[in-house]
Amino acid sequence: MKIGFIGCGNMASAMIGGILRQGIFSKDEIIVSNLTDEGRARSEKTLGVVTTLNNNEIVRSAKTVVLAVKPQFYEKVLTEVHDSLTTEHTIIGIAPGKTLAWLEEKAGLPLKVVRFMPNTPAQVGAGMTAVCTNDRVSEDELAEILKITDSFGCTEVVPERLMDAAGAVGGCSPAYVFMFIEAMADAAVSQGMPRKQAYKFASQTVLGSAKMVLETGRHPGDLKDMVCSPAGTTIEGVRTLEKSGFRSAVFEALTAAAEKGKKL
Ligand SMILES: NC(=O)C1=CN([C@@H]2O[C@H](COP(=O)(O)OP(=O)(O)OC[C@H]3O[C@@H](n4cnc5c(N)ncnc54)[C@H](OP(=O)(O)O)[C@@H]3O)[C@@H](O)[C@H]2O)C=CC1
Ligand SMILES: O=C(O)[C@@H]1CCC=N1
Repeated sequence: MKIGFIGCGNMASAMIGGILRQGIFSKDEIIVSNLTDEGRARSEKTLGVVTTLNNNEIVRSAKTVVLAVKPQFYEKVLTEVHDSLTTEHTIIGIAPGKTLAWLEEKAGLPLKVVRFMPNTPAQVGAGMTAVCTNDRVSEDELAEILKITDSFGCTEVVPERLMDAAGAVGGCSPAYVFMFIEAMADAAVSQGMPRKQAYKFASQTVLGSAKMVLETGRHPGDLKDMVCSPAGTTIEGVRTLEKSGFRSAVFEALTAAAEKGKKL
């Protein structure tokens, strides 16, 4: 086995989809665990990887282990697998708030520790993942780890102090963008557009706008001004959004998410 996932739900499945699509590891090189028989059956059916309900089997089978359970179960899982861990293992935490120092302390061994902050667009190979490591991870080992995150989208190596910010602007923000898309589509529907068509317009417009930021290198405000014709329609919407505190609402939402990550 090349990699094991303790927990195989939304996030692990999205990452594994990218790993398999890019051929980083084959299905028989990936082992995952679930808590329930139903979850295990789902993992087997949807991913075709090796599955188990035994977390120690994950650690005994793979030297790279991703902790893909919810944060509140991290301590229980690390306690459960403590005796199977060795200093040859690399553990990868993907939960907000579970720091490198905390992970090493709970693992109880001086081993290689990595943190990912991925997001669900990894499922379609368009993820944005923040990565940080403890100082036991060599440059060559980091290069191998980045092949994993690059397989499901873009990666940025950041200092650990930015992981809560990355959690907000990367990990959490797909939810906020989905809310934006939903609201855009509702407005189009209110103007008479069929809902399915409204979702297509809203989703492609968000995708295209994001591509313009990423590929033109122009400031988002400059790109916004390009759309706002004098005395036109767009600027009326800008006025309404500013009046409704749109930017402040987004700012406060991401700040709340980042601050919650610091408390987990
Ligand atoms: N969802 C997201 O967008 C992101 C999530 N994350 C982080 O990823 C982690 C997982 O989140 P997510 O995938 O959304 O959660 P899910 O609830 O979708 O998946 C959790 C998985 O953990 C399994 N599980 C629970 N307890 C155990 C256990 N004791 N042993 C083995 N497996 C267990 C569950 O099994 P079963 O299937 O049987 O119930 C399930 O497969 C969290 O720490 C989250 O903070 C990080 C970035 C983004
Ligand atoms: O909501 C959460 O806690 C997880 C981490 C980032 C996205 N989802």
